[in-house]
This record gives sequence, C-alpha cells and structure tokens, in this order.
Amino acid sequence: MSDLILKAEGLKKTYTSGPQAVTVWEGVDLEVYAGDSVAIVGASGSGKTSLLNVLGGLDTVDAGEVQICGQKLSALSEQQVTQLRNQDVGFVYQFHHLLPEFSALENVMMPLLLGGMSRQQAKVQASESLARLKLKERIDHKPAELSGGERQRTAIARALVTRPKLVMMDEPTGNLDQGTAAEVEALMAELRTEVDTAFITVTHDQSLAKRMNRVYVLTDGRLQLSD
Ligand SMILES: Nc1ncnc2c1ncn2[C@@H]1O[C@H](COP(=O)(O)OP(=O)(O)OP(=O)(O)O)[C@@H](O)[C@H]1O
Repeated sequence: MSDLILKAEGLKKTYTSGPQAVTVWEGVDLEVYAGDSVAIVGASGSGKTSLLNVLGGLDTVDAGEVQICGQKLSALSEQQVTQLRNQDVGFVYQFHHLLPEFSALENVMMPLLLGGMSRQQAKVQASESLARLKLKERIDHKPAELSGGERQRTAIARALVTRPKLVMMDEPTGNLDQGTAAEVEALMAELRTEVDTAFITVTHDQSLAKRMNRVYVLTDGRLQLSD
C-alpha cells in the first residue's frame, strides 16, 4: 500500500451568520494516498470549496481531524501549518490569488524561494514550468496584464513547480481551452508518475472527474463515494 498523504476523519463545518448556525457538511472521512487522484463534485453551494480549504489547512473545522503526511493539523501552530503547506502542498484556487505587483515569473518563483532555493535556480525552474503551460511569452506580465486563462495557468504553474506531495485544485480547467486543459492533465500525470504527487480536485467537469481514481459527491451535507 502506498503512503497515506492525507487522512480526514469525522469532519464537520458550520458557518454562523447572525443567530443561525448552518452545518455545511458533517461526518466527512477521506483518505488520499501517494500518487492518488480524487475528484470532489457536487452542486453549487454544497461545500466543495469549504472542504478543500479545510483539507489544505486554510480553514478550521468544528469537529474531526485532518492529517497531512502524518501530522495532525490541529496539533500544529499556525506557523507550522503554513510551513507544511509551503513544503508539501500546492494550491490552485478558483480566484488564483496571484500577487498583483509581481510578474508571472516572480509569482511562480515565490514558493521555490520560500523553500530556500537560490534565485538563479528558481528562475530556471519557474521558467520551465511556465513554458510547459505555454506562457513563455508572458513571463514578464503582471497578473492584470494576463487573460483569465493565462492567470489560471500561472496559478497552476505556481502550484506544481515545487513538485509537492499533495495538490489541491479548485476548478483547475474551468477557464481553459481543450488543448491547454489536456496539457495541465499531462503535467498532473507526469508528477504522479515521477514524484507520486496526490491530487484532490474540485470540479464541475464530469470528464475530468472520471479520469481521477475516485469520485466523491458532496450531497445533503455528506461526502459519498460515487460509483
Ligand atoms: N465565510 C462564510 N460564512 C458563511 N457562510 C459561508 C462562508 N463560506 C461559505 N459559506 C456557505 O457555505 C456553503 C458552501 O460554500 P462553498 O463555497 O464551499 O460551496 P461550493 O460547493 O464550493 O460552491 P460552488 O460550486 O458554487 O463554488 C454555501 O452555502 C455558502 O453560502
């Protein structure tokens, strides 16, 4: 059996707005192994993004526990969670979260520099990653000077450039044409083979979901394995 990269047990998420507490989901269990790929699908508002945020340590839960690479997130300080995320987890968010004052190249170099890589090597590696996603001619552009799809590809390059153990993606191919979406999937496959990266992907794209090892559906506040 491959290494267990992520283990979630008994997760529950509640939002309070005003006097009302609303449970988004509960009793959520999930295990993701090295080289694994998992899709999470579900209707708008079913809690997919909230779940991804919790699994990646960006948000807390009301009950349950998330472990990444054997470490319980609740037992770590905020600084340790940030460090674990920088080292082992790549994120592709729905709204990209690129740093507006930096170029595409600098945005992709950032996680490598945070990991202690030299500027020169980070530049080489980030350039390669951007070139793979057909952004060679755009590396000096700032996010505001990129199209929506180009911003998305930059965010994907940034998430994958460190070759992390776990990648969380929220609608990774939503804005992309078929050719570019296929290139993103080829990059994912390469990382799975070469470094056993595990992927958790939230998507409305049924065909992308079907190409993952397992598909889970968030429905009525529960995460269920789909057949
Ligand atoms: N910070 C918050 N405060 C209160 N309610 C929230 C908050 N964030 C999300 N919610 C609510 O939790 C529910 C789940 O939201 P979430 O964004 O996780 O859904 P989703 O399945 O990703 O939706 P979509 O497919 O539309 O992106 C929604 O009903 C939303 O209104």
